[in-house]
Amino acid sequence: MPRVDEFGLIRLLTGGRSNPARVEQGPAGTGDGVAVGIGDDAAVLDGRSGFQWVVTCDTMVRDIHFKPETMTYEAIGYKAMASNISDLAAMGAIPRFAVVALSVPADMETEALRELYDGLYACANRYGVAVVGGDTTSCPRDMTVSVTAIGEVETDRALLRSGARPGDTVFVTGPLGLSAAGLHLLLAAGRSAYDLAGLPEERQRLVRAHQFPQPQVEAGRILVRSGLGRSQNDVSDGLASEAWELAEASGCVIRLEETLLPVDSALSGYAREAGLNPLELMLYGGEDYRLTGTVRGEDAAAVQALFDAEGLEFHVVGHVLADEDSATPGVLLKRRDGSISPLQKRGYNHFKEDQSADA
Ligand SMILES: Nc1ncnc2c1ncn2[C@@H]1O[C@H](COP(=O)(O)OP(=O)(O)O)[C@@H](O)[C@H]1O
Ligand SMILES: Cc1ncc(C[n+]2csc(CCOP(=O)(O)OP(=O)(O)O)c2C)c(N)n1
Ligand SMILES: [Mg+2]
Ligand SMILES: [Mg+2]
Ligand SMILES: [Mg+2]
Repeated sequence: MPRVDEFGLIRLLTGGRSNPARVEQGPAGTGDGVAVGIGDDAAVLDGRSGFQWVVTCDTMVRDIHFKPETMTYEAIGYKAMASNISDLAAMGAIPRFAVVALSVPADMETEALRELYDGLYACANRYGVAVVGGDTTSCPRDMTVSVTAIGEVETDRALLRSGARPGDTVFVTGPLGLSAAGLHLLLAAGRSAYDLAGLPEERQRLVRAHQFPQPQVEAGRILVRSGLGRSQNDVSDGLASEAWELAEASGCVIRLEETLLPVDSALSGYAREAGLNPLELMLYGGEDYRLTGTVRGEDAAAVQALFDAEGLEFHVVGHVLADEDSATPGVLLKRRDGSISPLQKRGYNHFKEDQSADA
């Protein structure tokens, strides 16, 4: 039971926080853009001329997005913020502000909520996001946390799902499948999310990928600033699902190549031991919060150099087929043996029965 009332709880969770450090300062005098923050009926935010707002919302629900054995409270808070920042990164936006809606059962400990907020603010501060408000309610059973994030992007420069064209190169900004493997490890081993010290480093990396994903804001900004990004999506439901969204929004056919997918040694090691198919985890696992998208084929080397210069990952994983091969939008996979087959439109889907990555 929270031992303070609603208003006490809000003060407890948000008071005394140092937040945020801006990532990219605007023109002289824009400050952090918060004219009115927490404490009034709504926040008042300054807009910058030459920019458009980018707004997104994602929710986390017990047993769907986390279980006590898979996530600490700190991790739940961190990931709730990170999944939203990832959607801003997918648009090529600069994250700026967030509001947080929390519904808490009466028997939930205040200390757990404080840990959740520690994680939430840790992620917000890391990406320069000011938490400017929210809402707090009681609820009959399981806690939910919902974040609405606001970013900004130079006018008409947002990276859309619909911008892929024939001849484009398809990229991902890092290895995939680690989060799904981390989830499998936590569920299968019955390993408590609170007791990881004994795990080998590679296993800890899988668990960290699941609990503390790192949204790829800098990657999105490189693609906007250079003007070389053509289309983009973030990988929340799995690469196959996100590639399908790009293909359908753009009206094109994407061909991914198995041998080009970046494979992390922690993933292949765990998959081997646990009897899982690493390709299934990479394509259908989800919650990677890496970016996938396209650039013009002739720009791929230049983009690679820009990413290399920043020490960021950029992996070519396929291309968009020529117009004459694109009657119906879709995604193909060229397998290791050279065969090419349609890739199932499968991934995490809230209202479908079978969600297992290794099905
Ligand atoms: N309840 C809702 N009301 C209005 N729009 C929604 C709702 N749920 C999702 N959307 C919109 O549908 C689109 C797809 O949502 P989603 O698949 O959750 O995207 P993502 O995977 O990037 O989070 C987004 O534009 C999102 O804003
Ligand atoms: C206990 C547990 N079971 C399964 C999963 C896997 N999982 C839950 S939601 C999800 C997809 C991403 O969440 P969603 O709400 O669809 O985010 P969005 O696509 O809107 O960003 C995945 C892979 C998990 N994280 N925890
Ligand atoms: Mg969503
Ligand atoms: Mg998204
Ligand atoms: Mg989803």
